[in-house]
Amino acid sequence: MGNVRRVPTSTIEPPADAEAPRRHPKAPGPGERTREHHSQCRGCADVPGSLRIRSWVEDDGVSVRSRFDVLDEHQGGPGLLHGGLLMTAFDDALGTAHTQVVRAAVTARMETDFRRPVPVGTTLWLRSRVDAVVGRKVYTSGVAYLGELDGEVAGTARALFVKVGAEHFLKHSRPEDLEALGASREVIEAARAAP
Ligand SMILES: CCCCCCCC/C=C\CCCCCCCC(=O)SCCNC(=O)CCNC(=O)[C@H](O)C(C)(C)COP(=O)(O)OP(=O)(O)OC[C@H]1O[C@@H](n2cnc3c(N)ncnc32)[C@H](O)[C@@H]1OP(=O)(O)O
Repeated sequence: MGNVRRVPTSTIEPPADAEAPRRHPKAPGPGERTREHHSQCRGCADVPGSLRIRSWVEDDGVSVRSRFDVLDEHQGGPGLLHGGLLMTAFDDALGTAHTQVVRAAVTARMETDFRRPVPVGTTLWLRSRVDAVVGRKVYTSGVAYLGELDGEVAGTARALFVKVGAEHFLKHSRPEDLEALGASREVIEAARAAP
């Protein structure tokens, strides 16, 4: 391990004096289904390989509840959910909660506690919320329950998302995916030429 450089990590504890988050005026309202991140998202879009997570807005307009049906294709250990896919579920659900408050943000850091094994055939219910927004930083947390909302806790997670603009995707996404979203070659090339 001698040649592995240690990368410093920083805290994702939200500051105690941060203001309570407010629902973005264009976000769906209480009880409504949330929008998928985009049409090819493997967390929430209805495409092959997706976890097909579905989310609804809670009464406070900011938190979301999400449903994830654990299938054979999600196994890690025999008949049990793969831990990385529980993290994917949290990333998607927490990343849906943040869309209630801010336009676009990407996961910078996530921590997950795995409390109980999750058998294939289980429906996992997740509750996710934005705890605070400070500048570009969006602090989120969530809980995954076995079988029913507020049932036995399968895992918990916290994540820091960082707000980004369209240029994040114009710079980093594949050009063909951006063109499918309506961006022109010129706009993509200009974003990539910018410092
Ligand atoms: C035609 C246009 C089309 C547009 C279409 C749009 C469609 C949009 C649809 C949907 C979008 C959402 C999809 C969600 C899907 C589920 C979530 C995912 O899977 S996201 C993918 C995984 N995540 C990444 O790929 C991020 C990779 N990382 C980065 O790109 C950068 O590192 C980034 C943006 C996170 C930060 O980089 P910086 O250069 O912009 O900013 P810096 O200054 O480094 O950080 C800002 C603040 O955050 C803290 N920070 C950053 N990383 C941190 C970390 N790991 N831990 C703690 N703090 C961190 C820093 O310390 C700084 O804090 P201080 O302002 O100084 O207080």
